[in-house]
Amino acid sequence: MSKFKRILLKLSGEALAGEKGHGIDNVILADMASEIASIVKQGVQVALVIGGGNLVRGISASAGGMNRAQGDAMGMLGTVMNGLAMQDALDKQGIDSVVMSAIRMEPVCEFFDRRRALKLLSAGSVVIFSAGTGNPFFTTDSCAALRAIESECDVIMKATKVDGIYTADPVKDPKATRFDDISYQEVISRGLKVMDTAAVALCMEHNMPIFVFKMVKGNLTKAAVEGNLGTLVHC
Ligand SMILES: Nc1ncnc2c1ncn2[C@@H]1O[C@H](COP(=O)(O)OP(=O)(O)O)[C@@H](O)[C@H]1O
Ligand SMILES: O=c1ccn([C@@H]2O[C@H](COP(=O)(O)OP(=O)(O)O)[C@@H](O)[C@H]2O)c(=O)[nH]1
Repeated sequence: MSKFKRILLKLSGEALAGEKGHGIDNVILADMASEIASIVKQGVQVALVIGGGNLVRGISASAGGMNRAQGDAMGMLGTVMNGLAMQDALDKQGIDSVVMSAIRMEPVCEFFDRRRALKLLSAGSVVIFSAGTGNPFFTTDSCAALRAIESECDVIMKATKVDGIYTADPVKDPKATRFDDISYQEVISRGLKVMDTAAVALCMEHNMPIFVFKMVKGNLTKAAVEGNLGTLVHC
């Protein structure tokens, strides 16, 4: 019996790129889809938000001289491409999934519909929420917070490159120490950068717990089924 009934899994776009650092690595994609399939088969309902950092980041595009909102629109479209790639990989695992986009683009995928998403999740389909919030100047972490609350998930699982939240960025500060759990308020007041402040604030307001853990083989099952991995952010 899994600890959670319904989770929102947030995967970073960069994680899909693997060693190449850009684009989509098909082996990694298949591995992730197989892990998702495994937790679905254990009865966990899965909502999925995938970032787009492997394709376009609005902030990087604007650093290169592009209008930020224009770059963000491209970033959001990148998340749809990642969502479609994941849907294909889930098809190969025999797992039913639906891609919803916050920006209309039928027939490529469905337009976001909260009530339909709830029905699909209850029926055991994976629902992939793409195109972020549909607005520039937001991130897919904010999309994850928003969709987790709307689709009545028990928890957000943020799978990332580090194995939890530290006192400072562990990639830059080797002396940083890891929290087993931490309050939303402390993440915000200490300015810990593992998830953006808007997303943490929204989760705080709606009491949506967040697990931050490292995306390596086996960890998703540990996080989603056993619920004891990485750092837990709660009230
Ligand atoms: N206090 C911190 N604890 C953990 N990670 C941190 C912290 N501050 C910054 N980071 C960095 O945040 C990154 C994860 O955030 P983000 O770039 O949003 O990830 P993703 O691209 O996986 O969504 C980690 O790879 C880590 O290097
Ligand atoms: O609601 C949103 C979500 C995403 N984005 C754009 O999409 C890009 C990819 O998302 P993100 O950086 O969150 O991806 P990740 O870091 O998780 O791969 C961002 O840089 C933004 O340009 C946006 O404009 N609005």
